[in-house]
Amino acid sequence: MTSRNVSRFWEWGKKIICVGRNYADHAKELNNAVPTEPVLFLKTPSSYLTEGSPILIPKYSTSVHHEIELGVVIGKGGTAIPQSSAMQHVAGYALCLDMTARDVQDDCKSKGLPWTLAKAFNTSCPVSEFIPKERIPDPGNVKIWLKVNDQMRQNGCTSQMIFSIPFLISYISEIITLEEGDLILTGTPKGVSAVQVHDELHAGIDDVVSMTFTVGRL
Ligand SMILES: O=C([O-])CC(=O)C(=O)O
Ligand SMILES: [Mg+2]
Repeated sequence: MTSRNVSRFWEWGKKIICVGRNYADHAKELNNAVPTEPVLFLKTPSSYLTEGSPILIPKYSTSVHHEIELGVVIGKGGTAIPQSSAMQHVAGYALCLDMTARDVQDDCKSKGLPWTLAKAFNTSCPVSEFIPKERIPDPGNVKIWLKVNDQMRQNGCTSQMIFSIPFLISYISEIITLEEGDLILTGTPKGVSAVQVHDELHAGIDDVVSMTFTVGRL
C-alpha cells in the first residue's frame, strides 16, 4: 500500500527524462539540426528545486541558460506503451525549467562527451506546483512563457513541438520503463539566454500556473 501523493512527485526521487531539440525554432537558434528522432538525456532527482529556493549557478559555468518546458508527470508506469493509450499514463503536468550550463554543454558537444555536467547539476530542474491532468485538456496546445526581470524572453506554444506527448511517452517507454512519479521534460521553444545572479525568473501557463525563481551562485 502506498500513501504517496503524486502531486509532490519531486519528493519521490524518480527519473527525470528530458527531450532536447523538440522545437525547430530552438534547434535552429543554437545551430543544431532539426532532429528526425527524439534527443534524450537525463537529469537527477537531486536537480529538483521548488519555489522559495534559488537556482544556483555552478562554480564551473559562466553561462547558465533558462529553458522553459512543459513537464509531464507519469501516473501509471509501463513499458512499450502504445501511443493510442499513452495519455492514460499521465497524472498531470508541471511547468519546468531545464537550466543548462551552455558553455559546458558547448564544450561537451565539441569533445563528443555527455551533457551531465551541463544539465544535471543541483537546482537545474526548478518545477511549479503539480497541475492535475484535467486542468490542461489539450497539452499539445498550451502557451508557455518566461520573463527575466519582467522582460519576455520565451513565449512558445506546445503546438510547435516536433514530437507530441503521446509519441514521446511511447518512444521513451520502449527504451526506459516509465514509473509513477517520473517526469518528462518536453523541450524548450526559442529565446533561451544566460541568467545573472539576482535575476528574477517568472514563468507561466496562462490561467493555469505561474512560478518565480531567483538566481544565486554556489
Ligand atoms: O540543450 C538543448 O538545447 C536541448 C534541450 O534541452 C532543449 O531543446 O530543450
Ligand atoms: Mg531543454
